[in-house]
Amino acid sequence: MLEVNNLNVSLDDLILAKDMSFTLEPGKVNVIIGPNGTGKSTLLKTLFGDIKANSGEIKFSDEVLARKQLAQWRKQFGYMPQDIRLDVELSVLEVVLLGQLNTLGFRLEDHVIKEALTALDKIGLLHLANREVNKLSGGQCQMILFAQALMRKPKILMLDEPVSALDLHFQHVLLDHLDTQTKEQSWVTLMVLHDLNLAAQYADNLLVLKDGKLVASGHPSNVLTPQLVKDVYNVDAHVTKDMSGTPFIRTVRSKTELLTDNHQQSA
Ligand SMILES: Nc1ncnc2c1ncn2[C@@H]1O[C@H](COP(=O)(O)OP(=O)(O)OP(=O)(O)O)[C@@H](O)[C@H]1O
Repeated sequence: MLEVNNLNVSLDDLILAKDMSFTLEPGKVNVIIGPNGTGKSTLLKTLFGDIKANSGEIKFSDEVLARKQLAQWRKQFGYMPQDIRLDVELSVLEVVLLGQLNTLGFRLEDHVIKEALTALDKIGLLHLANREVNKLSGGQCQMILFAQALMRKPKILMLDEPVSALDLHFQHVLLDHLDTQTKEQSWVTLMVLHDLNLAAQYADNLLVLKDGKLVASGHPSNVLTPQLVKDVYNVDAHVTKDMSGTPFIRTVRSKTELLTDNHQQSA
């Protein structure tokens, strides 16, 4: 279990985490949502030990994040950052293999290469194995970084907007795979998403951030209400539920709808 107690983080004059407390259980997909600039990436970086908290405690399996054992702490993580540029002269296979950098020896064992190829196969990108990564599209780079994060076999997997460059098909390939692996391997998974409907479909637990504060958390069917969408994003929305109880959020373009209505009336 990853536990955060009374976390406070500020950078320059900005308060990016204010007395934040939550726990993340293994085998659950946790999704952070919230407006731009509200501190989502900062929270991930703080959990990873990249940004130092002003106060508070971060614990995993009773071990507390301490600056002096940072390298050990980070070994437990797979971290897929927001920046997906891969400007290196390496093949796709080599980049995926880098996910196991901690364990790779001078000679590559056959089973490690096979594992990397299987990881690519599972996400439908085996045909790219020998391509140079600096010649790939943005979406292809994002999928390759995902395969790399999986190769680490993390205890805690953090993904910062992992589907931002993906088409509809690959959004679901990535998120379905992530969901299955999280449950099978009992990972603590924490990812940032902007798409509320994807968050509703895939989150076991939602964390809603606004202005550095955790303003709501829990199962999407309890958390995602029109009032929350209005309070957090200042956008009007209708929320319905499908047969399985998963919320569906339809935002309202009030000005556009008004203009269309007026146009129809005067036509
Ligand atoms: N190292 C830093 N020093 C100072 N300010 C920073 C630093 N890193 C981020 N910030 C600022 O902190 C705020 C929150 O940034 P962060 O990247 O955490 O937001 P976010 O919620 O992930 O946003 P987005 O949805 O746009 O990706 C922003 O105003 C950003 O400019």
